[in-house]
Parts: sequence; C-alpha cells; structure tokens
Amino acid sequence: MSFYSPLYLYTHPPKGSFSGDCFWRLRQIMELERKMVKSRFKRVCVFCGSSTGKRDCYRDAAIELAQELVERRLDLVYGGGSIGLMGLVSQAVHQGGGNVLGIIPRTLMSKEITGETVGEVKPVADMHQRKAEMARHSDCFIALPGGYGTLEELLEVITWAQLGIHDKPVGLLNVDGYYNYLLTFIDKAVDDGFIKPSQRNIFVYAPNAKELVQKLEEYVPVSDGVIAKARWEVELQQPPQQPPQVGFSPTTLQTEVAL
Ligand SMILES: C/C(=C\CNc1ncnc2c1ncn2[C@@H]1O[C@H](COP(=O)(O)O)[C@@H](O)[C@H]1O)CO
Repeated sequence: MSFYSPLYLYTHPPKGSFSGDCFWRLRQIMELERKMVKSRFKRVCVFCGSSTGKRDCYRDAAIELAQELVERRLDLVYGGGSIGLMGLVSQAVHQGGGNVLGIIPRTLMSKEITGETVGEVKPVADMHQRKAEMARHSDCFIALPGGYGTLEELLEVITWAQLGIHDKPVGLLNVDGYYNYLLTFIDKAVDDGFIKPSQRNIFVYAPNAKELVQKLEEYVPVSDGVIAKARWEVELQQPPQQPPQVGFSPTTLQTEVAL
C-alpha cells in the first residue's frame, strides 16, 4: 500500500492535525478497552478476617485481591467495618475507584467496634439478615484468610450451593497454604462418605487473586443440588404461614436465605 493511498492516510493520519490527534486518541481508547478484562460478574462478596493475621502475606493478599477487583471493574460487597482484612480490602477497592457496599448489623455499627467504613453502608437487623443480603447482592463469593466468622460465612455459602439455593461460584484464596488443613479435612469428609465426591469441587481455590478470579469466571455449577433454586424461589414468594415463634424458625430462615 502506498503512503499516499486514501486507506493509508485514513489508518495513519498525520499527527499534529486536529483529526489526526482525535484519531490517535480514539485508537488509544479502543486499545485500552480491548486490553480490559471483561468479567461475567458485577459484584463480588468477600469474606475475610476481622483481624489482619500475624504475617504480611495476608495483608498483601487482601490488597492484591482488591486490585484485581478494581482492574476487572468489579464492585465489592462485604461485612462492613474497617478492621482487619475487611478494612484493607474495602479501603483498597474504594481508593481504586471501585464501588463498595458494606452490610452490617446495627448492633455492630458503632465505630468502637467496626471503625470508619468506606463506600455505601447498609444496616441490617442481625447476622442472618447480613449473610442473606451479602449473598443476594453478589454474583460470586471469595474467602480470604480469617477466623470463625469467615469460616462460618464460607461454609454457609458452600452449603447453600450444595442445597441448590444458589448457583453462584465460591472461591477460597489459599494464601500461603492457609487453608490446606481445611482442604485436607474436606478430602477426609469425602473419603468417609460425608461429602459426595461430585460435591468436592463445588468451590474452587487458588494461591493468588488472579488465578482465583479466573477460576471463578470459568466455574460451571455442580448440578446435583437436592433442592432446585427455583423451588427455593417459590418458597420465598409464599407468605409465612404463622408469625415466628420464640427462637429458631425454619420458615423465616428459608425465606431469608432464598436468593
Ligand atoms: C469482635 C466483635 C466485633 C468485631 N467487629 C466486626 N465488625 C464487623 N463484622 C465482623 C466483626 N467481627 C466479625 N465480623 C464478621 O465475621 C467475619 C470475620 O470474622 P473472623 O472471625 O474475624 O473471621 C466478617 O466477614 C464479618 O462478617 C464483637 O465483639
């Protein structure tokens, strides 16, 4: 193709001219758009410790995960609060320009308990409602290292996936082998007949944020949930038969968890 052909001038307009500058700018934007990672998700729920843990790798992993979410333009849903890894993830996503939604029980809202939160805060009545709301607002779940609270949240969304309450991917960020004993325990539960082999891979795990988010993107739901998602949704539409009695009520719990 000649340097003087109309097609050459169209694809290589002279720099410095107004139309040429606009063209080069447009090409830069299109190139950036092409490089941007497209995600099947919009909002990611992150469960993590209300402590930072004793080793730097946990803090680094929390920030690295936040950067991965920002890079993929994913919003963060989390338990509210600015303490521990929860604080690090939420602040890093917020500073990176991402949307942050913290869902927190009113009783935990005091700054002495949770610190100063960033982004939008949604107060809820209790821990059950918090978990149901976190799940409802998210397209997938990630657990960073944490303690009892994190384990409880993680195992609950895995259990809900097993029951077919939702089919959203769940991922474990196994920072420096933090969750190796849990993974070994799950293998034991499969070997001893408490978890179906088909459910062993109901969640994914990876040592770093990039690999984990990639696995979540590629995840195909395990389809042998005992109760189909649609049935839980029908359950949700039914008005409660009776007002809840004192203590635990299976009806309200089902209604709360149906996503
Ligand atoms: C210790 C107490 C409050 C600490 N403040 C918290 N604020 C908000 N959310 C919290 C808090 N502590 C735990 N959580 C929830 O559990 C998850 C982390 O728990 P872990 O045991 O540290 O792993 C976290 O995702 C929150 O949902 C009250 O005295």
